[in-house]
Order: sequence, then C-alpha cells, then structure tokens
Amino acid sequence: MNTSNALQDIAGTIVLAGAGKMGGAMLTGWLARGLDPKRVVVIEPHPSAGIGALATRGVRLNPSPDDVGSAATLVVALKPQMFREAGPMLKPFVGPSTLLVSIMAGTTISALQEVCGGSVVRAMPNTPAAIGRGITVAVAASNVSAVQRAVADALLRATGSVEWVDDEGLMDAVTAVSGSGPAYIFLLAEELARAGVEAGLPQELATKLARETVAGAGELLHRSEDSSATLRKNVTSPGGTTAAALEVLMGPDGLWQLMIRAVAAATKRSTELAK
Ligand SMILES: NC(=O)C1=CN([C@@H]2O[C@H](COP(=O)(O)OP(=O)(O)OC[C@H]3O[C@@H](n4cnc5c(N)ncnc54)[C@H](OP(=O)(O)O)[C@@H]3O)[C@@H](O)[C@H]2O)C=CC1
Ligand SMILES: O=C(O)[C@@H]1CCC=N1
Repeated sequence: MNTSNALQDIAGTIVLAGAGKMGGAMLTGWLARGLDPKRVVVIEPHPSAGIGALATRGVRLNPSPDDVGSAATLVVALKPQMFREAGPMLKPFVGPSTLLVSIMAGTTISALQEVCGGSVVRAMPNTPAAIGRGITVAVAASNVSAVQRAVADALLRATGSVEWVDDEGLMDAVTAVSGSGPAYIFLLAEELARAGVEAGLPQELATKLARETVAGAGELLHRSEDSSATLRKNVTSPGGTTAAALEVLMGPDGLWQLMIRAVAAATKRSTELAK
C-alpha cells in the first residue's frame, strides 16, 4: 500500500487525544506523509512547543468538543493509568461509525468499548516511529469494518511497519518485546559505555563508541538479509575477543536469562495495567 496516498484518502476528522512522546511522534509521521493538518484535532492539556506550532499549519488544538462533533477516527494515546478517569471526556468525539485506535499499553478492547464505544483497534507502536522506523502490532475488534481497518493501517503504517494479529492475548507480550524494546537497546548503549569506562576508556570516547556501535549494528541488521545470529557469528573469530565476551553473555545467568525475566516483568505489568 502507498502510505502517502492512503493517508490522503482517509475521510473525515481525526482526533488525537494525548500528544505526548508517542502520540506526538505519530502525529509528526502523519503530517510528514501528507495528511492534511486541517483534518486533525489534538486534545492535549499541556502541548509541547512543537505541538503548539502545528496550530499555525492548521491543526486544531483543544477546540470545544461541541465544535468538532463525532470524529471519523479517534486515536487515544493517553497514559493507561488515567484512561478510566479521562476516557469519558472523549465520548463526544465518538459516534456510531467512529474508528477508535488505541495505543495504550494494557488497555483492552473491551475496556475501550466500555469507556468510549466505537469500533476499536488496539495497537502497540514503538518510539522509532518518530523517524518512520517503528513497528506496530494491531488487533481489531469484530465490529471494525474493512474500510476502518484500512484507515487504521494507513495511520499506523505512516510510522513504520505494521503486523496485524487476531489474538488480543498476544498484546501484553508484544508490548514487552517491541513496545518497550527500544529502551532495552538504549540501556545496552548506556551499559556498554559504562563498561568501556571501567575498562579504562575516557567517558566521552566510551559513550561515542557504544552509541555508534549500537546504531551501526542496528542499521546493519536492518539492511542485511542475514539473521542476527549470522551477523553475530560474523564478528566472532574462533578463539578471539568476541568469543571470550560471548561466553559471559551467553553463559548461565547471561543475556537470555536476563531477557526472559525482563520480558516477563513487562508482560506482567501490561496485564496489571488492564485492571
Ligand atoms: N512511550 C512509548 O515508547 C510508548 C507508549 N505507548 C503508549 O502511549 C501512551 C502515551 O505514552 P507516552 O507518549 O509515553 O506518554 P506521555 O505522558 O508522553 O503522553 C501522554 C499525554 O497525554 C496527555 N494528557 C493528559 N491528560 C489528558 C487528557 N485529559 N486529554 C488528553 N491528553 C491528556 C499528557 O499530558 P500531561 O503530561 O500534561 O499529563 C501527555 O502529554 C501510553 O498509553 C503508552 O502505553 C505505546 C507504545 C510505546
Ligand atoms: O512503558 C510503557 O508502559 C510504554 C508502553 C510500551 C513502551 N512504553
């Protein structure tokens, strides 16, 4: 699908509730790929300077719900913890044919239907969306039409790739792997730099080496057709330095065990946010 055209083909008003880090990144992606700003309404109590500036391009910022009426599409990017309290305020934007796309961690389709109504798509993006390199997993409620699903797909695809699943039960683990995942990689860059300092490198050099290594390895993984295991083996000379490090990272209590615990903790937290 050509995302730019798909975005331009979307009919009606799009309301974005919550233009923080993730909602703001999605909005940036939509506008960069040709969505008409005049069709977008943003509900955000404390807009950043960047979001405020979009008003000069035609985005309507915090208009009265009466002036907007029911929207064709409502994208909800509030904190999940505040949804039960703030969600009912979004009801004026929801009519019988409104598509509601939620990106809130843990918040289930049934909770979204109960609080706001509408035809619900539950999605989980990640912050590389800000540079068009996100990955989103989405699941649609049974009352979402084919046209609404295509609209949701176009909005989500404007920020990277999209995977649709049928089983909502996968969304907690999805959140733990790709939603939260960028933070694990950024932590890797931090800890690699700290280990470099421990090994005697100056702070500035260690930080630069770790950052460029994580970014370069990520880009190589992105561009290469080889698996990550093959790319790892390509670095690992027999009996060399990498093999020595991997013996630690792949040993008992290594990265595999740590990652299992981290992903399990995030998955559990996602299920808790549903309550
Ligand atoms: N950050 C990430 O990597 C990802 C986040 N998500 C999901 O995206 C959602 C937002 O997360 P994130 O962007 O990180 O959080 P933010 O806190 O940056 O964004 C939430 C925004 O909603 C605003 N807000 C508060 N009250 C209202 C209201 N009544 N109406 C409209 N907006 C309101 C907040 O304003 P204020 O701060 O002033 O309260 C804030 O700007 C969460 O549900 C999260 O689970 C999903 C995938 C990845
Ligand atoms: O930390 C969180 O809860 C959100 C969801 C995935 C990424 N950030």
